[in-house]
Amino acid sequence: MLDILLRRQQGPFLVDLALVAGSGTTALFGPSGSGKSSVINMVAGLSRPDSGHVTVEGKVLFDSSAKVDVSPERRRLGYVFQDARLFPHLSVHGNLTFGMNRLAAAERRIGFESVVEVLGIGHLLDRRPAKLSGGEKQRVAIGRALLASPRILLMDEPLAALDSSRKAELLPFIAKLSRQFAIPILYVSHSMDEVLRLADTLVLMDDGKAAAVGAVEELLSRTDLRPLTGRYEAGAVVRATIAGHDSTYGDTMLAFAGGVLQVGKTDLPVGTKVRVRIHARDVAIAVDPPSRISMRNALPTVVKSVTPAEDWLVDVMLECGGSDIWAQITASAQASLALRPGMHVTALIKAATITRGDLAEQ
Ligand SMILES: Nc1ncnc2c1ncn2[C@@H]1O[C@H](COP(=O)(O)OP(=O)(O)OP(=O)(O)O)[C@@H](O)[C@H]1O
Repeated sequence: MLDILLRRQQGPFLVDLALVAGSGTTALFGPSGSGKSSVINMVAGLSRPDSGHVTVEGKVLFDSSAKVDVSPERRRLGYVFQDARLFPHLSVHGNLTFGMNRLAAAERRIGFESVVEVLGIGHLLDRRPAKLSGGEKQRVAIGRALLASPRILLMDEPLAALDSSRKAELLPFIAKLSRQFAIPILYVSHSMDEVLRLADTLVLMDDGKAAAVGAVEELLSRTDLRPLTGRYEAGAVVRATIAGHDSTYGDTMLAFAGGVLQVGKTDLPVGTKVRVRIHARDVAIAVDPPSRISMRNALPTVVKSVTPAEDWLVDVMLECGGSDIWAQITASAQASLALRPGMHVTALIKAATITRGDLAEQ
């Protein structure tokens, strides 16, 4: 568990954050300058809060009232930055074991073999960093941090310097870490796609404060938080299970409380529990059930609320077997459909709009 209370005045900028998060990955998400790195630096002990406390898994690392301030090197934290910062003169093996060799044997909680296996870097052990791709370097940097058996892994935009295919390659590795090694992760990002895939707890940062803290599916599905989560990113997140893959066309079927959702092809095995994001901009509404349409998903729903959003948009919340589905329609569409709470309507979703990046394994 992570228990953080931080207050620090940095020139005109005030960081004032209270956060309690369970195990797993906690993501700090927010625009540039909202204070994400300031928080990470205070947890790491690289800058000192004016007041507050930092407790990780029961260990007090900082407490202004009790005058506790553990030095950064004694906090036993793993830190992964945007750039891998590997030691150029050491092989991958040398980099990986660097922190590990400095630990007393009794403090080594994480085994070399398991880290190498999870990160898929067994074939790179003899290479120097100069001969690694950006994604491989980051995997080694993560491995090095893990092998120092940290109390918590701090990851500050670890994918920001990588292109989108390397990001996609690395995401599944990071997604496994927290659970596999039972280490909490504090993850800074301004990519909602990463947050969706990785975070158990989401902290929406705004002007030095936590504007909202909660489960990803809860916060992303809240229309009032859209100024912070972003109009483009807005959408409901529902829990589902991979029910099957179409043997002829390859589409993946997801079973969720509201029925079956057909989505783009994925490689996830049947039975995998996922959360799936359905972008509000990809949901259309039909008052009369349509026939002969290309959209694969036509779900019976009931209108819960209709709320004018900014500009020319209207948010429509639909209830579908206990799950919420959020549709964003134009004001002119609302003018012609006259949707109101209680109406039975069909939610239409193209299978092709839900891809692997919208599914997070649970
Ligand atoms: N040591 C410092 N002294 C004074 N002001 C600082 C210091 N460090 C950061 N700031 C200010 O605090 C604010 C928050 O910066 P911070 O780097 O934490 O934001 P961020 O959300 O991580 O941004 P980005 O996504 O761009 O990295 C900024 O206005 C920054 O100028």
